[in-house]
Amino acid sequence: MRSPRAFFRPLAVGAPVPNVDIPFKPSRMIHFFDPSNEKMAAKVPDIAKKVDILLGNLEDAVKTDKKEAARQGLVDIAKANDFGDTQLWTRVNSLDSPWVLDDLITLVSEIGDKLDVIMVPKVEGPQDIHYVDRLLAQLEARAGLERQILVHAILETAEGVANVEEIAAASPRMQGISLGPADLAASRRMKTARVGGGHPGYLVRQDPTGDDLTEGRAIYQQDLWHYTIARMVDACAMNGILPFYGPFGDIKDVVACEDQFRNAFLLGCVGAWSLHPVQIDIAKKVFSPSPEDVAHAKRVVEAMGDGSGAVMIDGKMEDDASCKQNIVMLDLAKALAERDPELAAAYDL
Ligand SMILES: CC(C)(COP(=O)(O)OP(=O)(O)OC[C@H]1O[C@@H](n2cnc3c(N)ncnc32)[C@H](O)[C@@H]1OP(=O)(O)O)[C@@H](O)C(=O)NCCC(=O)NCCSC(=O)C[C@H](O)C(=O)O
Ligand SMILES: [Mg+2]
Repeated sequence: MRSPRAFFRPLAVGAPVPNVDIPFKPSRMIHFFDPSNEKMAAKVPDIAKKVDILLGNLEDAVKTDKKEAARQGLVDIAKANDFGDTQLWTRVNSLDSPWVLDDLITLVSEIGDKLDVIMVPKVEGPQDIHYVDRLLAQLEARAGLERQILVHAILETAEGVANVEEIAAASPRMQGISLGPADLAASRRMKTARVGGGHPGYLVRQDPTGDDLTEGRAIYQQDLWHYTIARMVDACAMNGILPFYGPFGDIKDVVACEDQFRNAFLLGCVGAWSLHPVQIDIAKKVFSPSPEDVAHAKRVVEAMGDGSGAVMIDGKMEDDASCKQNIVMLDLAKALAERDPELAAAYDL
């Protein structure tokens, strides 16, 4: 670990100075596209207007013989477009792959001024972040960048989960962490072959009411990802960085996708990945607080004044702690409303 005094020093001469705080920007969906896929790439300028984050994916889901084309495709798209407020991210190949070095060198040199965040897959511990951190500092210095590119880790190995707190604290460059349920399931040897979401076999069953063990017993499906998401959220919150749910692979099951996203939202995540255009609006809906919750939050915060004491609102006790919960809701609503006039009107902010 670096000493507290050295933590915010640039890691290369001439590299940008790290931010002390990670700026919160609307981040309800990280929209994945394959820059080597011409049909998808053609949709990017329009999709950029609808999403908070656009991510050019270079890793899994890009065919091996398209890796270079995907990298170059992202460079071309970034150079040809101004995405305005929409953040531009990339997911580079894993650190043990033959492509990642060229991914980082090319992207930082060619479009470093346009890239907000680099997502690093299969992060196993702080050593992976330290490697990327130093290399990015050198590349930023060489490219003459004035703003630091941030790093986002995917939590998708058992070792990564065991080290999540150290990963979150590894560098001032850390912007956030996403759950990668597919690789994580494989790494843990879980017996689900789904990309995120629940499994009908992971359940608890109501006690029997008589001698018949098979009749009349309700079953309740459980959440396979609860433990990992909760742990990831704590690691992120204690380090001032942002937690995200990752992919939901059953594209046609828009109902279960919404449920999975909402579980993550309620637990503290700020957004999720959208793999297909149909998931963009789901994420937008789920990760924007409802107008009713915002109206309630305003009432509580106004009634609580300086936050001390206790009041009754609609039969419920509100105090300092519940006031803080409502401030979280209100702050998110304000940040989203600044970017989204429809939400600003719905929230009356
Ligand atoms: C999942 C898909 C392969 C589906 O694509 P397709 O079969 O083409 O679907 P549709 O026919 O319904 O598509 C309709 C049109 O929309 C375009 N499209 C599809 N997806 C996107 C997109 N993400 N961005 C932009 N445009 C998109 C299609 O080209 C169609 O266009 P047209 O024919 O002109 O009407 C596909 O959606 C896809 O590949 N999505 C991304 C997958 C991906 O990125 N996977 C990696 C992330 S998940 C992961 O890595 C696991 C994680 O790491 C973990 O471990 O958990
Ligand atoms: Mg993965």
